[in-house]
Amino acid sequence: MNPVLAELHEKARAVLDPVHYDFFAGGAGDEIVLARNEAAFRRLALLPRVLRGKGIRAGFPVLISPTAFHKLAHPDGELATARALDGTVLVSSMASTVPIADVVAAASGPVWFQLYLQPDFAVTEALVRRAERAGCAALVVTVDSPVFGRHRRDIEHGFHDLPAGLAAENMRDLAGVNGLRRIEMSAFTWEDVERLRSITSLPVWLKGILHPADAVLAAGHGAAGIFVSNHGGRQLDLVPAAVEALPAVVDAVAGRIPVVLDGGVRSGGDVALAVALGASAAGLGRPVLWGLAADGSHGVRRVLDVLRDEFEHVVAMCGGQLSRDMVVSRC
Ligand SMILES: Cc1cc2nc3c(=O)[nH]c(=O)nc-3n(C[C@H](O)[C@H](O)[C@H](O)COP(=O)(O)O)c2cc1C
Ligand SMILES: O=C(O)C(=O)c1ccccc1
Repeated sequence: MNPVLAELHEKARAVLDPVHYDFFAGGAGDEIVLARNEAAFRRLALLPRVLRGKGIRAGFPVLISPTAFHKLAHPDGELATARALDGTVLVSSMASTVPIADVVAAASGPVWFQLYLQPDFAVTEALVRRAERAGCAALVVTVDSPVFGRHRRDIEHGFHDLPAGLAAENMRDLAGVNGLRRIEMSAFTWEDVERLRSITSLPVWLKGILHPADAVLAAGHGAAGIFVSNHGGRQLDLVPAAVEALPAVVDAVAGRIPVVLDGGVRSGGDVALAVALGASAAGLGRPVLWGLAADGSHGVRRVLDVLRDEFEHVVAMCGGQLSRDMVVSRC
C-alpha cells in the first residue's frame, strides 16, 4: 500500500470514535465481500506493451463514490471533501450531513447527486429539484439496496442514528413534512427509473449493478451510465468482488454506455486494472473517508494526488495504453 494512503488510514483510525470508524470500515455479514474487493485486485497482473512511445492516454479516470455522513469524519464534512476535488467528480450522497446546495457551492469540481428512490414519489421529486437547483450535473440512483444492509459492527455497537447536532440535511422539510424525513429503502422497478427520467433532464446513472442482464436493461431504459458496485461489501455478502463482475458487464454493455467500477480500489494500479478491464473510471469510497478524517480537505486532496501520480506512472510503464488483453491472473 502506498505509504501516504497507509498513513492516512492509520491516522483516521486513531482520531475517529471507534464506533464511527467501524461504521465507515465495516461491511455486511461476515465481511467476505469487503475483503474480496481488495483481494481480487491483488490477484490481477498487467502485461505492459513495449515500444509504443508515450501513447495517448490522458486524464485521470477516478471519481469519488457516494458515502454517507462525512461530518462523522470531519467537522467540515462534505464541504471539506468538495473543496478537495480539483476537477474530480464528487458523487455526493443523499445522506450527506451538509445540504447539497452547500456541497456544490464549495466544490472545486463537478458534483453529481446520489439518491435512493423513495416510496413516496413526491419525496424523490423534491430531492431531484434540490439537486437540480443546486447545480448538480447528474443523478446517480443506487439500485442495490431494496433493504438496508446488515452491518454487524453497527449492530454490535448499537449504532443506528447520527449523534445530536448532525443530520441528513437533504431530508429536511420534504414534501409537506416539517423537520427531518427518514431515508427509506424499498424495492423498485425499471418503470420507476423511467418515471424518474421523465421528470428531469439530468443524466440518470444507476449504481450497484452486477448482473450483465441488468446492465443491458439499464442501457435499454436510458441510463446514462452504470456503476458496477457491490456497495463496498455493505449489501449482500454473497456477491463477487466488484472487479470480478466487471468484465462480463462491460461485454454485455458493448460500449453503449460508460461503466464505472467501485469497490476495493486502493491504488493507481487498481485504477489502471479497472480501466484495462473496460471501466471508464474507478470510484473511491473509504480511501476518501480516511483522507477526510485524517486531515480534512487536504487529506482528501492527498488521496486523489497519490492515485493520480500512481496511475500516470503505471500508464507510462504500459506504453500509454490499457486494454483487456493486458490483464492476466497472478495465480
Ligand atoms: C461509510 C460508507 C457509506 C456509504 N454510503 C453510501 C451512500 O450513501 N450511497 C451509496 O450509493 N453508496 C454508499 N456507499 C457505497 C460507496 O458508494 C461505494 O460503493 C463503496 O464504498 C466503494 O467501495 P470502497 O469503499 O471499497 O472504495 C457507502 C460506503 C461506505 C463505506
Ligand atoms: O452505509 C451505507 O452504505 C449507506 O449506503 C447509507 C445509506 C443511507 C444512510 C446511511 C448510509
